[in-house]
Amino acid sequence: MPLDRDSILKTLSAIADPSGQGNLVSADRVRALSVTNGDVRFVLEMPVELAQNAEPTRLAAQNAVAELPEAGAVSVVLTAHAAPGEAAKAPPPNLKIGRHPTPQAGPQKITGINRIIAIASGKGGVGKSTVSSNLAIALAQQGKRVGLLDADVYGPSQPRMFGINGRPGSGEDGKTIIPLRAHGVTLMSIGFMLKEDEAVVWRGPMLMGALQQFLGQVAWGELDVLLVDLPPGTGDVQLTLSQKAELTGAIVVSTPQDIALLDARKALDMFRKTKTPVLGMIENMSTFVCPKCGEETSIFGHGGARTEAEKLGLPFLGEIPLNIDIRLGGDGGAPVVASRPDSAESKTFAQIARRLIDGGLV
Ligand SMILES: Nc1ncnc2c1ncn2[C@@H]1O[C@H](COP(=O)(O)OP(=O)(O)OP(=O)(O)O)[C@@H](O)[C@H]1O
Repeated sequence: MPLDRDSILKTLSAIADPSGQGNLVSADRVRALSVTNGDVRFVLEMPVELAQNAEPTRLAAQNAVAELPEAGAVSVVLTAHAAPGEAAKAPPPNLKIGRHPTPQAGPQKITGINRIIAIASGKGGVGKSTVSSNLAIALAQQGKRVGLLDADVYGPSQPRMFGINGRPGSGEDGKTIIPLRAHGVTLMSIGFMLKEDEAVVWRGPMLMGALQQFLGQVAWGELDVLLVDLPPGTGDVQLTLSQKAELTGAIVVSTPQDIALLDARKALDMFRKTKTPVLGMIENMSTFVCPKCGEETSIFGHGGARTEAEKLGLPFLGEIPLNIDIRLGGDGGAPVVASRPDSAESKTFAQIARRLIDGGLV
């Protein structure tokens, strides 16, 4: 039998589910299965109470797939959810997302959340969501209690990046939104409230209302840091966030080429105007190391963000390479930091997380 999705699922259907009922496939535990040139990755998604003791099951699944003919590297990641199953059964929060904002005196601290850091970019597609998800997981791996708010209302990508398609539940009051959890991160995204492929066409006030609800009505719990993945550019959401919440600061992600840096400058200017401290810049898609010959190529140039940061007297937090595992991980539901924590690219994210912790910013 060739190594493909079906043969892998057939193998996994022979492994008992830790609930004691059925197998991994019949219990619907397998997520984000990808097969590339024989390399196999997938996520096993379990409710928290099962995930705690599911390491032997994860190992059994990994070994069984690795034994299939033609199998290359096999990576299986276990994620524990604050019961998406339960959340799906619970009534949805009784609130209209995108209502008009309620008046508020000024930026407020959110109970239980120590710090709020916005992740921004001047331009779309530079990898802001990729950086946000991997950085959130890297901070969690280093012992921090981390939340991630996907405030990219126009193109929420964190549900895909974290491999979650559950729906948040509501608290007993019918107002509180119970966030989801994956890879050690507490997660909320407008994407959880929309149907797939549903576009958001909200005007300014509705966007502001939605953001205010996400900040105020989500039961984030006690967090060392909440990362906010902003939409690209300099619009209403950015402005609202700085008006509604006491931000610790912002991190600007840019690719190295001039045109991206030009836009990054606009984002930096916006933060200056809203008096939000810029904690530093990250250069994404910095260099490409050929996996076959090891040669390093600077596809979009290299070092532009570092130079820009130095020019503006801002900390430069690190550079992330352009790497196929980063793309496959993010687009496949298990960011590289979770699926290949020992890889060189995961270490670059871990270093940035360490730098933020050592600098007392998280
Ligand atoms: N360092 C990287 N190496 C390889 N692929 C990457 C890297 N960073 C991001 N990507 C890929 O580039 C695409 C865009 O990334 P991402 O969605 O994170 O960007 P964004 O800036 O958040 O975009 P948007 O403007 O839609 O919010 C995705 O397919 C992602 O997997």
